[in-house]
Amino acid sequence: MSHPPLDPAEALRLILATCAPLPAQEVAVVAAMGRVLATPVSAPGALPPFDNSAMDGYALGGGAEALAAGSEWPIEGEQAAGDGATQARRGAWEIMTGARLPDGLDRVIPVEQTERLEAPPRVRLLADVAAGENVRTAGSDVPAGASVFAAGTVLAPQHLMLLAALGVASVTVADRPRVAVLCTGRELVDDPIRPLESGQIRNSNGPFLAERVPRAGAELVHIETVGDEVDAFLEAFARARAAGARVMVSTGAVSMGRYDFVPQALERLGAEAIFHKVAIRPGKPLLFARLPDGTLFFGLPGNPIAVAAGLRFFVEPALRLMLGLPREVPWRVPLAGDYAKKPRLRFHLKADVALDAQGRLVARVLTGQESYRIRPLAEANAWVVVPLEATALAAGALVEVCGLGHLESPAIGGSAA
Ligand SMILES: Nc1nc2c(c(=O)[nH]1)N[C@H]1C(S)=C(S)[C@@H](COP(=O)(O)OP(=O)(O)OC[C@H]3O[C@@H](n4cnc5c(N)ncnc54)[C@H](O)[C@@H]3O)O[C@H]1N2
Ligand code: MOO
Repeated sequence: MSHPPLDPAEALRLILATCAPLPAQEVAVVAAMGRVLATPVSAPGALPPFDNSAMDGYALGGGAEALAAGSEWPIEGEQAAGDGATQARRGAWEIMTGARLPDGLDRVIPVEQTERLEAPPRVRLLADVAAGENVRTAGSDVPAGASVFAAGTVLAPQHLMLLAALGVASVTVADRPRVAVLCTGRELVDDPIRPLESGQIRNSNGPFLAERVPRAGAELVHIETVGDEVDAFLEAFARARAAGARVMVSTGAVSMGRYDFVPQALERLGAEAIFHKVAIRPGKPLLFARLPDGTLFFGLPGNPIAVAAGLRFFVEPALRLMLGLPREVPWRVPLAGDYAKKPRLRFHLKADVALDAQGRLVARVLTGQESYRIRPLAEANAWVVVPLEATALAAGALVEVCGLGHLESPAIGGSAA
C-alpha cells in the first residue's frame, strides 16, 4: 500500500464515472417530502381558481372610473367563502375574504370603509373604490398550464403547499439510492446503556450515518455493527445485499493495522478495487470498489471525522448524481483568520460560518481538527475545503464552504466577533 494517495478530484471523477441517475417513480405528493423531482411540474389549473375577495366588505361593479366616496348601493346578496358562482345585477354584495366574486362585479371595498344603512338595505362608500381593488384574480398566482417546478427540485414543505393548492396528487421523483452501513471494530458498543468494558468505545459512526444517509436523499436499508473478522463482515454484507443495498458504506478497518481487513473482504467478494488512499485530511485511507453486480463500496476510515468528511465529499456526490442532481457549487466565503496547512493534501475542516459586524459572511476554522474530535463537528455549521496545494491562507482569502450535507446550506449563525 505504498503508492501515493490519489488526487481527490480524480477520486471523485472515478466515483462519479461508476454512477448513473436512478430510474424515476411516481409517488403521492403526501409521501414526496424530500424527494427529488425527476420531471418538471406544470399547473393543471389556475391558482386562484376563480376571482375572489381579498377582504371582508362589499363587492361592486362599475366601469373604468372609480366608484366615488359618498355613493350608495343597494345590497343584493351575500357571498361567503365556499359559495358557488352567482350572477350579480347592479348593486353591492356583502362578501367575505376568499369568497368567489359574483359574476359582473370587479372590485371590493373593505367593510371598515363603508357605512351600512337600512330601509332599504344599502351601503354608503366612505372611500373611492377602483376597478380591481381587493380582488385576487384567477391565475394571478399561477396561470393554468404554467411551469411551476423544474426537474431536480428537492421537495420541501413550501413546494408541497403549492402542489396541494394546485390539486396535484402525485409527482415523478428519482428513486432513492439504497444504502447500507456496516460499522466495523470489536471495540464498538451499540447499546448506550451497556457499561463499557476496558478498551471498548461507543459506536458513534453508526448513529451519525443512520441520520445523515436519509438526509442525503437515500434510503438506509440496513445497518449493522460487526467485529474484526472477515467472515462476520461477509455475512453482514450478504444481509445488507439481501435488504436491497446497492451502495455499501463501511467504517473502519481500511488502514495499515493488523485487523484492517476490508481490502481482504472485498477481494473475497471479487470486487474491483478502484482506489485506496486519497490525498485528503481527514480520512486518507478512503477506499472505493465496485462489486461484480455493480454494487458500490465505500470504505470510510473509522475515525469519526474521517467518516463525516468521507460521506460528505465522496459518498454524497455519488448519491447526488444518482438522484439526478447537478454537481454542487460551493459558496466562496472569506476566512475569518489566517490558516496554514501541509501541502499535497486537501483539507476538509470543521467550520463555523457567521455574519460579522458589517453583515458579511465569514468562515472560521474551528479549533480541534483532529479526526477523533467530535465536539467541534457538533459545533460546526459548515465545512471549509482548502485545496491540495494551498499552504498558508491569510484572513480574508476566499475558501470553499459547503453545508453539513449536500442538501443543506450552511446554517448561518449569529454575529461573529
Ligand atoms: N500506520 C498507520 N496507521 C494509521 C494510518 C496510516 O496511514 N498508517 N492512518 C490513520 C488514519 S488517517 C486513519 S483515519 C485511521 C483509519 O483507520 P481504519 O479505517 O483502519 O479505522 P479503525 O482502525 O478501525 O478505527 C480508527 C479509529 O476510529 C475509531 N472508530 C472506528 N469505528 C468507530 C465507530 N463506529 N464509532 C466511533 N469510533 C470508531 C476506532 O476505535 C479508532 O480509534 O487509521 C490511522 N492509522
Ligand atoms: O484521516 Mo485520519 O482521519 O486523519 O485520522
